[in-house]
Amino acid sequence: MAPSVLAPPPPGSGLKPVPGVPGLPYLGGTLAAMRRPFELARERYDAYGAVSWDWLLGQRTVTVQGPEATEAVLVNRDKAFANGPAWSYFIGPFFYRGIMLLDFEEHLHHRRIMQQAFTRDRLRSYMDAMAPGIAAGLDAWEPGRDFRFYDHVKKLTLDLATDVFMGVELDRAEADRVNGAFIDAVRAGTAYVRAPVPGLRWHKGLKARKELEAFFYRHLPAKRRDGGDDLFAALCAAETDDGHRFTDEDVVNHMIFALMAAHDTTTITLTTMAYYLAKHPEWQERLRDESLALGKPVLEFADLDALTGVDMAMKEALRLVAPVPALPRRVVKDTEILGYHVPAGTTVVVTPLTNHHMAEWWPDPERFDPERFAPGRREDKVHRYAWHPFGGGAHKCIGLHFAGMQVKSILHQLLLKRRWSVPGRYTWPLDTTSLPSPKDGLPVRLDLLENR
Ligand code: HEM
Repeated sequence: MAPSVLAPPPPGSGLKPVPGVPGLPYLGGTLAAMRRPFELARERYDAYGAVSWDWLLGQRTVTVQGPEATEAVLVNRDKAFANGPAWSYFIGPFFYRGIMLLDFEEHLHHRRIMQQAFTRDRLRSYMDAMAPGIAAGLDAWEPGRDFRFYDHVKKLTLDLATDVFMGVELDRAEADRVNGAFIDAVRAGTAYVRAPVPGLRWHKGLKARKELEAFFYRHLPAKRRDGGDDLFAALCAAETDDGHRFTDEDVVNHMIFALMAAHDTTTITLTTMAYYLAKHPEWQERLRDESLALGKPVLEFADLDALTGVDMAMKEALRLVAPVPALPRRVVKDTEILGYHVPAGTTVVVTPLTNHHMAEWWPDPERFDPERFAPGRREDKVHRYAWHPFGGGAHKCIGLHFAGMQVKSILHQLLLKRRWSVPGRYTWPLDTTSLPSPKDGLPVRLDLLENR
């Protein structure tokens, strides 16, 4: 198909038009982007460079590639790129007024308050609170030959969320109901039929949102009154130095959003680590030795920096499979990216998943090589935005330290309790049509660890 430009730049502006191959209206490159994102990204970059356009999910979409273009969009100096209208298209009805969907002044206002729920002291108490749940969850992992790692870790992180995020005593039936509603709300974002047809995903998502709201509103008065070590209590209590606090409605919206933001992302990170540590048993042993050397069954806040191998392996997993594969933005006023004219109304997408595989910035990018993050090498330092699994700029993940804490706490206990492996020729079938996950649930052989 012939190349075409997105829009002619204003005369005399000196800007270039964004090139691309739009493909079929509405659909464009959507299917290819979902099914073979890495190959497509490479082809586009080779043909058009860092900034190109096509139709994606019914919208004229500019995809930016590489650290320079990524930085321009995420840093957003000109305030030309908005989150709300872009993300709302996918998850708006279910994650209504979550902080990631707010913009500019209003976003900053909420972010300042929310920051109070992620201070060092708060993080320390979340970490202490999650340790017993991790131990109980992992002890229930039965050794066997067809242990679906992804499915089990997803359940574990969801159960932990009930403890550490909500801090509400629930019987099993109620916990399952809340978790089920939450799963429906998340799934709805990837519905093909984007209308409330009873029985289909979108409809279930709307119903789930109502249930989650009712749940949090029911528990809110007690949280405000009694406080606690959980995120729910922290959001209720959060207050800036100049006295700004969240309303009840804000707390409920932010809780529902934070659950979503934390759950799949941490699950994917742990699953990717498990996959590569099974493929590279020498690394699994190295991390196990590190955990054994610590001499503690449970990781404590002060130990976080001690597990340097786990830290490098986590960074490498986040590089190889960025849990949030694409970050959409809506252009709210005419702007430019690296000298290309991008008119208001365009959708722009930053692509952590594929950027992290660009050979221009990452030597031997498909290789699992945690040492690339070792002090002597630090390949991520080649550019501030070469490695950006947590995004950047005003919306940079507020939970990134929380995520590190949770992933390391789980992995430390897991390394001490279990060993896992996959057959030498196994390659996981990674599904990239939504958030990345293994189509087969990552079947591993799970063994109890003999005492050493
Ligand atoms: C490895 C795990 C995680 C990854 C890879 C990740 C990734 C991201 C990314 C890429 C963004 C930016 C989205 C954008 O710019 O459009 C983001 C935002 C956010 N994340 Fe995370 N996240 C993780 C874990 C968590 C956890 C554990 C929490 C909560 C405890 C959390 C809470 C949030 C929130 C509230 C935002 C919105 C921030 C804002 O808009 O100001 N995330 N995350």
